[in-house]
Amino acid sequence: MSNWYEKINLKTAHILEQIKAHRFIQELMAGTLPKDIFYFYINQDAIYLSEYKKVLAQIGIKCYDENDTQFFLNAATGIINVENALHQNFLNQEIIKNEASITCELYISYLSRMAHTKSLEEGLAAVLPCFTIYQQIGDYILANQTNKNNNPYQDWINTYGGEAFANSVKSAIEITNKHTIKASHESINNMNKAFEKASKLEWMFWDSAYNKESWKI
Ligand SMILES: Cc1ncc(C[n+]2csc(CCO)c2C)c(N)n1
Repeated sequence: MSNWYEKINLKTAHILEQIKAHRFIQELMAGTLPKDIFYFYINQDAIYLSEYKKVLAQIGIKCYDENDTQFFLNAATGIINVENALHQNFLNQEIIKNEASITCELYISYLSRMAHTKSLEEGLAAVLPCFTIYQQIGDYILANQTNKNNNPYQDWINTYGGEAFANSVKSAIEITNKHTIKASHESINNMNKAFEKASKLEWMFWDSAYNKESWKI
């Protein structure tokens, strides 16, 4: 019998396929993604990460098992190191924007609402695609790229394609699966919806970067 994650991963496979096929990912893999688009993405991602770490900390606080709390608080503080590395990179890059794009705002607001106003199970399901999709995209690129020695985005690719990251994703999946064992049918339904919505928001995040999304007014 398959577990909750296996089922929802299968049910949302079409979203992952569309992310893999997206021009952002295809061009990132080929190394041809325009630099301005990549920097737009990194800039928005820095804004996303600064909020996402607070969301993970909130999920950690809500956990009953102290190992689960430790996992999410570690993941949250781990993001601070990533953020600092991103900012180092930015110091000699063009202008840094402090304003979240529409999609970035939508995604972080959604996750924050899920973590603060919904059950722990729903919160876990909402934050999980951030882990699983990046791992699947990292692995997909590593398995299909032919330019590992001269791709300008290789550092980014290696961050999410490696084994260390895979272990962290495995723990996030196990913790979430564990919380589905005693969950009601309604709660599972809500978890499915949250996972699916966050997966769609992951697609939208790449797409909004590719189009350098701007506020309409
Ligand atoms: C929009 C967006 N979604 C997911 C990630 C990947 N990610 C960010 S924090 C974290 C967990 C701790 O490593 C993971 C997997 C990203 N960078 N940007």
